[in-house]
Amino acid sequence: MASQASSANKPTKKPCLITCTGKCNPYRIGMEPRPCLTGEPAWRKLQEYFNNKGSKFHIRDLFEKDACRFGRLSLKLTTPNDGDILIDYSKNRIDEEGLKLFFQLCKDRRLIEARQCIFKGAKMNFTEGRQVLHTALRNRDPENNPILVDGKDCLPDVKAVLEHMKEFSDQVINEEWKGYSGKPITDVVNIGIGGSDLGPLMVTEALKPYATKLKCHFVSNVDGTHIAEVLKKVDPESTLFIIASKTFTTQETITNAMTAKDWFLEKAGNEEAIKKNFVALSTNKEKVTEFGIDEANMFGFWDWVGGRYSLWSAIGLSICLAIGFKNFEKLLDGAYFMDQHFLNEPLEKNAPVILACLGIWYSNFFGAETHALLPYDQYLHRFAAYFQQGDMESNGKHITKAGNSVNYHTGPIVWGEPGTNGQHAFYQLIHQGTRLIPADFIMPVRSHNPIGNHHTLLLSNFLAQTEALMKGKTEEEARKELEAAKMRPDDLKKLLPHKTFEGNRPTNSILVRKFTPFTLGAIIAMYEHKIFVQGIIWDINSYDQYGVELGKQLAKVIEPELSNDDEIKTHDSSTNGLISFIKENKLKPGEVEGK
Ligand SMILES: O=P(O)(O)OC[C@H]1O[C@H](O)[C@H](O)[C@@H](O)[C@@H]1O
Repeated sequence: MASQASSANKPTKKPCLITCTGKCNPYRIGMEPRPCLTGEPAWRKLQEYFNNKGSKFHIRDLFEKDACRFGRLSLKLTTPNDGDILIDYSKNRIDEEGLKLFFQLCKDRRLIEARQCIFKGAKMNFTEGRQVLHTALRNRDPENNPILVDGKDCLPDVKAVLEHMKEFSDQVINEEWKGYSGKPITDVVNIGIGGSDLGPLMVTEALKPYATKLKCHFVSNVDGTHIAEVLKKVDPESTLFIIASKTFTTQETITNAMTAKDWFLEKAGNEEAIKKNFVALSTNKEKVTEFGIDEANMFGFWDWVGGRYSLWSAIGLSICLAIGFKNFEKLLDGAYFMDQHFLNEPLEKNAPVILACLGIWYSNFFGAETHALLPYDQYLHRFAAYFQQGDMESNGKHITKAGNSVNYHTGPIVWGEPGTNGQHAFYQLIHQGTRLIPADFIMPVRSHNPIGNHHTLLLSNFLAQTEALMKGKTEEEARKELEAAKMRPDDLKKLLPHKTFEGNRPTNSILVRKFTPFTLGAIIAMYEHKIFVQGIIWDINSYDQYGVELGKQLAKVIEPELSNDDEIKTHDSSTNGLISFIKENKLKPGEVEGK
């Protein structure tokens, strides 16, 4: 096994390949327009390799031919205190020849330079003219690694916000921070959506074993039901509302925040009380103060933090409150550990690079449409939902950096549920359906709840599934089983095709000793970098999200149309018809609804 010991505290210093001032032109440093991806010599070689070899592989045969396959196609990353992280990518339809072609492709796409650039502050988000510096938020070696934003090191500002988060979360947890009536805080309600919700929600769920005594609630949906149900559970005197919004203009969040404020003021009486029970996480000071939140209670961040990469920023305040600041710092340490791994390890031993290449292998050569994330850990039940935004909002693009339409597929559909629930729901299709669904199985060796033999059962299921998906069951094996069960030959003949499994379903197995703040931070960062690598190869901007805009714009037009009595004829006949139906059926003024 390719084992390598990296230390979060002592990153390997490698000479910087490029000098980057933070004003890099993405077209020039590591990002200049490449020939179209499918015209790259390495891509053509990959296509040839696919036609002649790759498409014909059965993973079972690859293992039969090579007893050391696992040893060579797996990585062990040794963390300072939290055990090893194992990434087993041997159960894939590829051999070292194919991987080598991929590493050449990465080099040709100037990934090595691009990875330096992003860490140093190049404006990788070139459509918005922004740097992409979520890695700066977890830089644990700030003295030696200044990162320039507009010519100024941004790390002291990052540190100042972290100190504010520490001070505040300590005070709330230690009951020194009181609500407006003098009662300590018992409940925290995070109001945000997208990146201002999914990350904190996923992490607070994943790290529940580290929970403080504060109860954390999350409100995201503009459906009034979401906030109504949360408000039923909390008391205004002892509830802290966190309004989390990078822009502080997101309709859903501001609507929910206004509802929370009205509900709160009904009990609290005066606006002064807001100072004690509302804080804001945002880049928009003006809007925060306009809303009525004291500037002193605002935790800032910057436009160089993308929403879906923001859990490491002030947006992580709910995480600090939920698990304590020390544990939040460990989450950052874990991410930093993975950052150093990604930045310094050669492509051949680089977990995010390898996972990215494998994803492209299946998306672009085998035509896989989706990628499943299957955590065998109940605490990680929001992991796939989190990376749905992380991956699909980042790489759901079809225009290259030079402004052309791609002639290949980009980001896959990401989905998943925790094991073993998925096994009893959708695994049938993965095993015997017509589609190829590459999957990552994510598993802790140790459980936070070692009750009876639960965890051994969970582990055996994880192992059995990845083995079964890979091996399948040949006709001969199925026949033997049916014969042993004394099935009549006629019945056997009929049943045999149904009992045969082709196998050859690719999986990665990602194991940690235990899900701690550190290992979770490392795994999240690993997927973030995987997304970056794929964006570089596909030649797209992984850091804007213009696609989200159109629906928002149209909703603004439709909202007033729903509130008047006019017949609406301005849309297509379907939208007009739907609006008419809603108007006919909505509650009329003065009408009272029964249950
Ligand atoms: O944090 P906010 O500014 O409220 O934005 C919340 C979300 O809004 C949009 O949906 C964006 O596409 C997301 O990337 C963002 O996370």
